[in-house]
Amino acid sequence: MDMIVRPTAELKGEFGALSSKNYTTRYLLVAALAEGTSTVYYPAHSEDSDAMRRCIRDLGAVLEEDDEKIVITGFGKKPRDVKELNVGNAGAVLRFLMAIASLCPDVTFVNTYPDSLGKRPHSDLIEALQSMGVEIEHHDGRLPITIRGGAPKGGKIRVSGEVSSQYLSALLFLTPLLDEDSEIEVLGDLKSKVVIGQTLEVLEQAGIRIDAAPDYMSFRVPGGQAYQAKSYTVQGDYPGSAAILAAAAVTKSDVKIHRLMEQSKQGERAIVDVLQMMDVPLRHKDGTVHVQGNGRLRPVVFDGDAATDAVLAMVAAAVFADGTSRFYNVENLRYKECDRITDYLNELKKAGADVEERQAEIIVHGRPNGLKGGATINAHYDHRVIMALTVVGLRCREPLLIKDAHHVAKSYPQFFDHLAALGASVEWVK
Ligand SMILES: O=C(O)C1=C[C@@H](OP(=O)(O)O)[C@@H](O)[C@H](O)C1
Ligand SMILES: C=C(OP(=O)(O)O)C(=O)O
Repeated sequence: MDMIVRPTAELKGEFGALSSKNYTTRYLLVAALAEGTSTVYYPAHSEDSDAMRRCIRDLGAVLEEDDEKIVITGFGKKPRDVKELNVGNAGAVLRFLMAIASLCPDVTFVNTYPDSLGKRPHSDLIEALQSMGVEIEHHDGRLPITIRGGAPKGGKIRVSGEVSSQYLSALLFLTPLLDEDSEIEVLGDLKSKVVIGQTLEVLEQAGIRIDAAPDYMSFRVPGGQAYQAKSYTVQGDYPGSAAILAAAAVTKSDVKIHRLMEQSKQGERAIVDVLQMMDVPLRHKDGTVHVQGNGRLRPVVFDGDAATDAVLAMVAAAVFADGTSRFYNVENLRYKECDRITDYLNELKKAGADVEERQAEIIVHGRPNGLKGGATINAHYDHRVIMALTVVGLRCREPLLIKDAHHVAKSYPQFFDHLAALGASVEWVK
């Protein structure tokens, strides 16, 4: 399905933020790894969270759902001997479950998105698991991947953090269940470091003890631990909300999003600070972000690694700033659903934006008078490209046609409904 985004001058309204993708995947996982019955309130409903749901069920968890919660009876450290798992296009779900699958004798992760997740690298995690005695068949570090585990060993484990934090998170979920204690050392720079804070927060809530160095570069994990069955409540999602906030920033607006905690460990919370640095009229109080945009934005310089899943939305806002913005330290955007530097900037250029790339940096020469638009956009299977180009389309002179915009459902199926309710001119076409 394709989406036409037409010029929209004003946005107005309010709603509750969607539920966090990262917390949903983590709570579902720790509930599955517990032996009793846990409850996850307000889980996200999206393709990625559905992928985690489907796979933990395949691995032996029992799930019952209603409108507000999922009740999960876990399999503890004994997942069912499943032969095949399908994670869809969900990177974090794949990496977390590759580690857990090493408790199984023989599991194959199939390749259902050859042009997206199928191209993403997993070698750093594969090497770490191999060093723990797990046999792994793979295609140059990519899907399909077969894991032959059973009894992975703890001890000294090294993992690179250069490409993704998800490899380290995966090992942090697995190692408490092993018989031996583990010492995990992170090699190289750790990208998306803030996300490890979310993993540790959830592990602690699940009753797991981990001794983390303050810089998150080394960890001592006692073995022989058990995940406790608990109740969890999923907070609002900053990465998805960032796109709506960016849309409000580039238009004349009066938009409120509720359920966005000031104290969240989500790095993408920085969308609020970045928009404030850009002089966007905005308040954040009692879990509500209120933007009263006037369309005027100042340029910004920002370390994007702190807020990896909100950078594309920030860039979309910077496209209309009155000067040059820089988003640096963002190389790992190249290893996401698409190359979020080269592929994304190519689409922005089609819409008329003036943008430049470096290996680890996005440079945006703002055009405060708007863009010409009138282009057909390739979504590259990437929900965040779709959302960011939609923000840009609101302030183009001619409509944008975003091909295959249904991939927005990877994280935020209600994105276009939420925008339409605010008054955006968006229309699905076959
Ligand atoms: O651990 C997680 O849930 C995630 C970690 C981040 O990935 P990287 O660590 O690869 O940057 C983020 O982009 C992704 O959406 C979710
Ligand atoms: C990169 C993302 O997800 P994942 O790595 O889990 O596929 C994302 O949600 O933007």
